[in-house]
Amino acid sequence: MSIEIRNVNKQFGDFTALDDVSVSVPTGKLTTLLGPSGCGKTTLLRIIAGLEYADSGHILFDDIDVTHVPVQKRHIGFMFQHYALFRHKNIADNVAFGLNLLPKDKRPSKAEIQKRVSELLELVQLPQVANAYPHQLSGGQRQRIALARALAVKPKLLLLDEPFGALDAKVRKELRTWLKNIHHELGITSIMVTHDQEEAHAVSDEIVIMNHGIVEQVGTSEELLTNPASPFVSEFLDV
Ligand SMILES: Nc1ncnc2c1ncn2[C@@H]1O[C@H](COP(=O)(O)OP(=O)(O)OP(=O)(O)O)[C@@H](O)[C@H]1O
Repeated sequence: MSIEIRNVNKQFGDFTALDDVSVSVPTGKLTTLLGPSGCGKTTLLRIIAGLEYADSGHILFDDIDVTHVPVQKRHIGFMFQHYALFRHKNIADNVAFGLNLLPKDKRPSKAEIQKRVSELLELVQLPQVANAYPHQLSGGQRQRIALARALAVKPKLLLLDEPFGALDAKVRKELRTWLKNIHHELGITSIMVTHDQEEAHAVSDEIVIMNHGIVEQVGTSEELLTNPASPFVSEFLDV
């Protein structure tokens, strides 16, 4: 699914969080929003999700205007740093959460849900933990389960907000390679927020550099590093 962000503006009181932001996110790619703290990355991601609404401008999914469509109807998978696993549910029930929430006519049978959970646990390379509880897993394993949960409802768009933010540097590095591989295998259009440049360069097909609510430049890691479009980009990327 392609995503088009057209002339999006967002104010919080007198503060301009997004100033006429336009970005195209190509189908099947992993696009990263990168920029210093407070530049508007999370606000933009939340507007794409439908968790927040723009003051003006449009969001299009596959050329369909979803600007006013609520989050539940956008068919998005979420992997957010602060959207933790449910502590009192076992791993299988955590992964099945979105499926169990579906309206009756769309919900798979119990057996189908069980099968899907097994497939997802295989995909994230944790087939043995179905009956465990979140506290029995490491931080990195929990984030892999969070991705399985996000993928359960077969989303057409995956949104990741600092997905590895709470992990130590070594695990972060392992998981970014893992994420890149899974993304290539599945080819789901994905948008990730990070302030970690190394992470952005390592996993992204495209990077959107933001600063004070505006988009400074969009390009591949190589394009940005070899041809920074503004003094901000060259200073920010240190090139
Ligand atoms: N609900 C809100 N009410 C008031 N101000 C807000 C609100 N949400 C965000 N802001 C402000 O908008 C600006 C952009 O916030 P946003 O979270 O989008 O930045 P960010 O680039 O994701 O930063 P970080 O990397 O620190 O998370 C910040 O200055 C923030 O304080």
